[in-house]
Amino acid sequence: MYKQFIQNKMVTIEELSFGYRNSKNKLFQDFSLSFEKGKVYGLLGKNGVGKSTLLYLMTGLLVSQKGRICFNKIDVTRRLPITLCDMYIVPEEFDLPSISFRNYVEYNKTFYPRFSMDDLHKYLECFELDMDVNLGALSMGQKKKVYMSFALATNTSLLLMDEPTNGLDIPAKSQFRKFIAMGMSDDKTIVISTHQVKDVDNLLDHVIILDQNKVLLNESVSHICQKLLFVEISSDEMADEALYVSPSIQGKSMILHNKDQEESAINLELLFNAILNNYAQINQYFNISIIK
Ligand SMILES: Nc1ncnc2c1ncn2[C@@H]1O[C@H](COP(=O)(O)OP(=O)(O)OP(=O)(O)O)[C@@H](O)[C@H]1O
Repeated sequence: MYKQFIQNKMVTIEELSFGYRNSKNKLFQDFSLSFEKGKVYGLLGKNGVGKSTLLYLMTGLLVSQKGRICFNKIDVTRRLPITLCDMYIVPEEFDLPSISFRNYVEYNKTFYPRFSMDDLHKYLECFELDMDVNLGALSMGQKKKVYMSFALATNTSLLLMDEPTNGLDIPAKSQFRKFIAMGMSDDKTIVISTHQVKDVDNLLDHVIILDQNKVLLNESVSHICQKLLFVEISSDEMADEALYVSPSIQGKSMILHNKDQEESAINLELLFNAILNNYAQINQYFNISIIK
């Protein structure tokens, strides 16, 4: 059982300490976390808590002052080809060369042994795009779609995405969910850092909420929904029992203890606000896995 637990860990972050050179405060201090195979993770947190920094540290593009990050048991800071060909990061903002997408794919696919042209066509189709585009002539949203399609088609075991739905049009938000579902498999791990929680809430298997150097929540969506019930109510009914209440267009959004194991969909925005504002009330249901 323990062996299985260790084997499932794709990325392990152990006692990490990191601060930017020009900042006197450490962003992470003795910080530990791990990511398992076969899961889509949502990485949430307020502006500036270090979500993007953590993604860069996980790729070895930033190097910690203390501690270690391993990908499949290899220290990521070694930047070994075996590691680099099996992970991909889609940053929030990026530049692409003004060349045809076909050429871009030809030049870059050789670095990724599991790259699939069939998958790339499938993902482009999902975003209603094709290969015959010049990267220099695309809008930012279109660039994001082709870049994400290439990233997923590399079939790396680890895919890190920073605010992937920022700048996408309304149809592309649901296309994005379909796109991730199509490209996900048991041997991949996808980490999505986002504030656009409505774009991803029925896509995630696991939620991590970061605060200053702390993991406030580190739980599977199924476990969250087993413990908590997310409801919309137009009256004051059940307000006394609620762990957290927030006004909504329908009346009130509430989180209740899921006493009767009812099925409900997660409301990430409500959960996020509840965790930040009412940590102890929610925490009582997740004592075991919350790391302070
Ligand atoms: N290159 C840098 N040099 C110095 N400080 C930086 C640098 N990049 C980020 N920071 C600082 O590190 C902190 C964390 O930044 P980061 O971008 O990782 O946060 P984030 O959680 O992704 O934020 P957001 O949600 O706003 O994107 C912020 O205070 C930011 O100002």
